[in-house]
Amino acid sequence: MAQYTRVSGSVGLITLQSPRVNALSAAVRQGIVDMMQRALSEPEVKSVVICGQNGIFCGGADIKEFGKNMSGPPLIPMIHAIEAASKPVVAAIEGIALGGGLELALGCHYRIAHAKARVGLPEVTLGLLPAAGGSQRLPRLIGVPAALDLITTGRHVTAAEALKLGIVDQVTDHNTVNVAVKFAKRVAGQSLDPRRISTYPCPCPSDADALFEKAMQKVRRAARGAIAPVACVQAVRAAATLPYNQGMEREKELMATLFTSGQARALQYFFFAQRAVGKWSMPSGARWETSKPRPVHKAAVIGLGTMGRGITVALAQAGLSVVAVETQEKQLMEAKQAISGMLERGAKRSGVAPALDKVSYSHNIQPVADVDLVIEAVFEDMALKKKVFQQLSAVCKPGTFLCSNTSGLDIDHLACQTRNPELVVGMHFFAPAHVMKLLEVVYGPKSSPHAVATAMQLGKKIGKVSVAVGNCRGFVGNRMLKPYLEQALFLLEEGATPEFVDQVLEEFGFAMGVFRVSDLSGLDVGWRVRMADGLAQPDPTTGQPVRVRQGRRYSPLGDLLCEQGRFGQKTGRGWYQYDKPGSQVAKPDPWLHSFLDEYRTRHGLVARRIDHQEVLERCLYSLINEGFRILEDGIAAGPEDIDVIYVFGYSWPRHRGGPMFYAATVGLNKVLERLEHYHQAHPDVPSLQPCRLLRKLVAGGSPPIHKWREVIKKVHSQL
Ligand SMILES: CCCCCCCCCCCCC[C@H](O)CC(=O)SCCNC(=O)CCNC(=O)[C@H](O)C(C)(C)COP(=O)(O)OP(=O)(O)OC[C@H]1O[C@@H](n2cnc3c(N)ncnc32)[C@H](O)[C@@H]1OP(=O)(O)O
Repeated sequence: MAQYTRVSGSVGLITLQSPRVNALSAAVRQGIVDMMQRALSEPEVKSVVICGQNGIFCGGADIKEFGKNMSGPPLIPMIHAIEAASKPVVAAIEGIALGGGLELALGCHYRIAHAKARVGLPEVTLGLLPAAGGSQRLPRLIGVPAALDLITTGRHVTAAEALKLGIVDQVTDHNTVNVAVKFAKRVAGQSLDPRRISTYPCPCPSDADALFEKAMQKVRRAARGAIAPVACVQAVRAAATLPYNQGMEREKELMATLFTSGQARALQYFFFAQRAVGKWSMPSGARWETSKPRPVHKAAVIGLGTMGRGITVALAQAGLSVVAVETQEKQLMEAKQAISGMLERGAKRSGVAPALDKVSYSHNIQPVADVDLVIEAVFEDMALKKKVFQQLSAVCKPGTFLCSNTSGLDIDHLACQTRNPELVVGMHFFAPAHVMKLLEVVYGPKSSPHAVATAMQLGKKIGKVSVAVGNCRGFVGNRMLKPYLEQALFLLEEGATPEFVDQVLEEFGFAMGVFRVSDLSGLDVGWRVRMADGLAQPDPTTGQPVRVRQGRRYSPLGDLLCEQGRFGQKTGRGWYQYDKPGSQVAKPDPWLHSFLDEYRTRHGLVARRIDHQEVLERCLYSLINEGFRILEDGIAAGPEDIDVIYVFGYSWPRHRGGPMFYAATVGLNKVLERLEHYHQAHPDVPSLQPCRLLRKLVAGGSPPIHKWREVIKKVHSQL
């Protein structure tokens, strides 16, 4: 909807009204068309201002309308009519002008922005391009290089940067609508020809071909198979090389391809999935709307290894006071230096003062007595963590939340060490903790909804995408990773090489294949866990590593590499070889290939040709199957939680929506059929056995992903 009022005698004020971000729904577009007609037909009205209600100009096209039958006036002619209007139209930009919202503003003759406003063309993040003239007007207004940057990255710019780039004409600290109304009165009657951006020639540098070539290479490298960034470069190229009308034709053509693509569907699903995870629920029925978070002003971090340092930085950068505790004096000094360096570099990048004074350091636990929340980040060892929790419970003031940064240990065991187990939750950060967006907030059977709400709110405050998950070995992310890693090792046993498996996964869109990631994070990490679990020891009777553990197929390949001191990048050898320890350039290693040959011979395995399809299906479908088990067990509330965890924490390609969305895209019946096929071939691998929920969904006709929660609810109620 849009509201019309006449203000200051001669200005027609059109206010977009569509909570929460004034998206350009059919009703809003109809409102704009009608109100523009009214303003143009009223002789008293000499100029027009367009603004949005509640301090938000416009969040762009209404994404919820995509994929449905679109009704109402189309956007492009609406914006053309505004640009062609005989009276000046001023956009009063408060809050945001994004996507179609900025395109609407670019159709106006003038743009006034509030100092706190942000503008941008983020369509690329939804698998689209700015297709209401944005790809043609923006380069004409600010030049090709700047437009390429904004359109291919989708980044939002501040009002100050927008002014510098020439996107807006004026920035104000005052009431933007009042300033725009005064401005509109002043320009009434002036010629509008120089203000119609579509008539501008596109300022194009002399080396345009080289510029576009470079831009194309850059987006292809970064896009990992995403098609929208490539189309964005093509659209801007059209602006630079074609007259406006032909450029618009090209924009439309490119958009038609993107609009119906699977990638656009995946990215738009993911947009809403990110918002859905904030609306968390627990099996007990506790929910985000009814669970009040408690304020956290002061926090403590216990243990200043890599994770503890990153967490301290993340907290301090968000403005919290942090007590950073490390009992080893030398480690404390090193951590202090490292944390200060990280804070200084971060501050330099964002142009603010470093939050050095937010952190106080201590080599004993006493100063945590008055904090509101503690994050324990000591070594991943249950006995050590238990001890820390006992100490914390004795020292902290009543009501302090006690959180563990564990990547998979049982939260309940830690909660049992404390006087108030309801105040204990897991906060699983991902390394580097001050950079990675994901946070798994893990609730145990005793965690209170307040504790979950507080950890979720803290996550948001420090800029994380937080997902509430239940307590189980590995939580959601690492639990699903286990069958994926296992399949990758089995594939090596059966004839594949690490570089082939990685190539297939990287072509799928992962930033790095499983073996490269393993080399990067260190093979010894998993080895230590397997040793603690009694898996990595050789068979005591023969001294040979066995390929069966606890009655299931097991691959000792990773253990054997660790026994050779091949821990990955840090030792210069792992699944690949490196020029020197710490180097990041992975090269295939002939030693490893001979090692695999010998291993196969020793175990009577005959190498066979393994194709792309088998690598993808076995690695991904076993991971997806575990995802369905997680849903069945109630560890994640819905498929969105899993997908958000995988995209933000495990570099699952966003344009494929996440593993559960991918399963829906492939077709649940196909996933089921292939799992059955592989399980028949490998009956000693339980993770390939299709789980009950997957079978149930297929039996129910494979409902669309947004209906899965209903099926899950039914499964839970039958238990
Ligand atoms: C053969 C076929 C040929 C087809 C050719 C078809 C041509 C069609 C012509 C199309 C013309 C293209 C027009 C244009 O170029 C395309 C676009 O504009 S795409 C949209 C671009 N905009 C965005 O990407 C902005 C998305 N939103 C955000 O980034 C953020 O929401 C925000 C605006 C920065 C605000 O952030 P927050 O304050 O944190 O709030 P939330 O994110 O939680 O959002 C609040 C609430 O609003 C919902 N919402 C936000 N944006 C939109 C939107 N654009 N449409 C619909 N809904 C939106 C969000 O989901 C939240 O909802 P809630 O969870 O509370 O229900």
